[in-house]
Amino acid sequence: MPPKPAFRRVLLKASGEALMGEQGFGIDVSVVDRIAADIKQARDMGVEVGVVIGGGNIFRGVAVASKGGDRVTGDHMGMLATVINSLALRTSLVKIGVEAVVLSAIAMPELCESFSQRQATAYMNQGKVVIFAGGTGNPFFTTDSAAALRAAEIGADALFKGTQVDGVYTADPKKDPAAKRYDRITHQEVLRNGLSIMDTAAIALARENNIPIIVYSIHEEGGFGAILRGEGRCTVVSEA
Ligand SMILES: Nc1ncnc2c1ncn2[C@@H]1O[C@H](COP(=O)(O)OP(=O)(O)O)[C@@H](O)[C@H]1O
Ligand SMILES: O=c1ccn([C@@H]2O[C@H](COP(=O)(O)OP(=O)(O)O)[C@@H](O)[C@H]2O)c(=O)[nH]1
Repeated sequence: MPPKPAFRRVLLKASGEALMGEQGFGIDVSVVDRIAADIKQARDMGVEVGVVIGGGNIFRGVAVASKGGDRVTGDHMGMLATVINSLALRTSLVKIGVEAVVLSAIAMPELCESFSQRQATAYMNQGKVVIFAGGTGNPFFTTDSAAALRAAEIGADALFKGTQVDGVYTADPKKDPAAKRYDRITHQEVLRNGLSIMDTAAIALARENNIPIIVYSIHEEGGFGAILRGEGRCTVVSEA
């Protein structure tokens, strides 16, 4: 018998930027297929999975604001980008036989269902992968905050941040090659030391709700499943 995973229900925050692969923009379907395969592995282990995807491969609101444009409209465009990515992930999951639904924070009934906590929980109890699209539905937020929010709403045991780097470092490892990776760190230390692996609102929300954050590289094939088995490379952010 394979070892029983330590988690019953998790929320995966998948980097939007990662979805573009080597292309520099948009969606590389082979990357989405690989992330879907990683999620299938988790489902095959009996772990219930909710997913929030970013939109940075397509659009970020700050890009508009930095050029003097309207931030709120820019953020609306960013949230729409997350819907595009969510639909792509659903397609990849369904293709490999994983039941998946998209619930959007912004109503667009022709494309997908609208989010409600009740419906999300019902689908998760049925074993479906629930993809939360549209971020929080509000401008001035990020999909990291959406991930912390949805993790709290669905009662997730952990928030997995699948990102460009394999953990939390003493400084941004892309800028400081001497930065050292933590195996474990507390939410409070991440906030106090200004370690910008996630926005502070997301970390604070996870901390208040006692949700551990597990930071790992989304580029590592099978990395999600490996961590669920207690084997993979990551940083665990938790109070205990
Ligand atoms: N202390 C740190 N430890 C790890 N990564 C950090 C740190 N500070 C900044 N970063 C940067 O944060 C990035 C991940 O955050 P973000 O840009 O929000 O990615 P995502 O596309 O997953 O949303 C990493 O690629 C890394 O370069
Ligand atoms: O609750 C939210 C979530 C996202 N966004 C917008 O959507 C963009 C894409 O999300 P994010 O930058 O978090 O994606 P990622 O970094 O994961 O690719 C953001 O820049 C914001 O403009 C927003 O306005 N509210």
